[in-house]
Amino acid sequence: MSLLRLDDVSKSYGGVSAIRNFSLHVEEGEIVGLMGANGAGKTTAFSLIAGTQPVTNGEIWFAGARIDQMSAYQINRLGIARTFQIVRPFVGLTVLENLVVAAMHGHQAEPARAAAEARSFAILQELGLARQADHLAGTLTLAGRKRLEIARAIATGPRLLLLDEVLAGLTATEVAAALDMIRHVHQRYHLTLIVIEHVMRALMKLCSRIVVLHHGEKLAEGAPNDIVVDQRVISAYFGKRAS
Ligand SMILES: Nc1ncnc2c1ncn2[C@@H]1O[C@H](COP(=O)(O)OP(=O)(O)OP(=O)(O)O)[C@@H](O)[C@H]1O
Repeated sequence: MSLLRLDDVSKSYGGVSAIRNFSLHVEEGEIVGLMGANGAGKTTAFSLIAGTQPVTNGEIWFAGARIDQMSAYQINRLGIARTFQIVRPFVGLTVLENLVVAAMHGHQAEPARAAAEARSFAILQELGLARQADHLAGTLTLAGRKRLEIARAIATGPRLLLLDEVLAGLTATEVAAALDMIRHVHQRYHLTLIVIEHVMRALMKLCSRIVVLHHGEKLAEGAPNDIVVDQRVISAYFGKRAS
């Protein structure tokens, strides 16, 4: 049984059709890349899975439960966490406090503050943020804030983690370090990942499978080496983007 399944999912915002008849299966432990040009519907797909937007049509199943009628809070408790393209930590809290808030919620909610703090600090160590634990989140660099965003999502104890452009705006060195960190947490926390990314080379290195959205529909799906030579993908995606 797939960990996540989208069956014929569609989403309209008023008159705007953002996703049309999108079906997707994700197996436990996979790293799946989701790519497509601006406005293709990638972030909307995450919002539907995480429950921050309701589906217009179709069904979403996670770990055997139908989740498309659930609230974002219920879905997070079941074990799905996401990051946001625009990172939004609590800037007035320390890095550690940001994680403690997350660790007290979610799939593996830890109500006792001391235990939440211990788990949070361990996650900061795994992600290379322990030295900044007492710094205010607002003082971190962009790369640090992106790392904190991932750490906060992990602190909720997810089985499925949705990463929305966590490499955007990073330097080549920072991208390489972030890729190592993502591979590490994938193993360390036994995660299943869906990764939205414009940096094709990064997706190639990270994912076993890539799904391409185009104008809200699935255009192609397959192994990274097949996707980069797929003529439909080349003309629909690379043809329109210089990067
Ligand atoms: N809250 C919203 N209200 C109305 N329209 C929306 C909303 N969110 C997204 N859209 C529209 O839905 C379509 C898909 O947008 P979405 O943000 O999902 O694409 P994307 O592939 O994530 O793009 P990007 O790479 O630019 O983030 C676009 O036409 C967008 O303008």
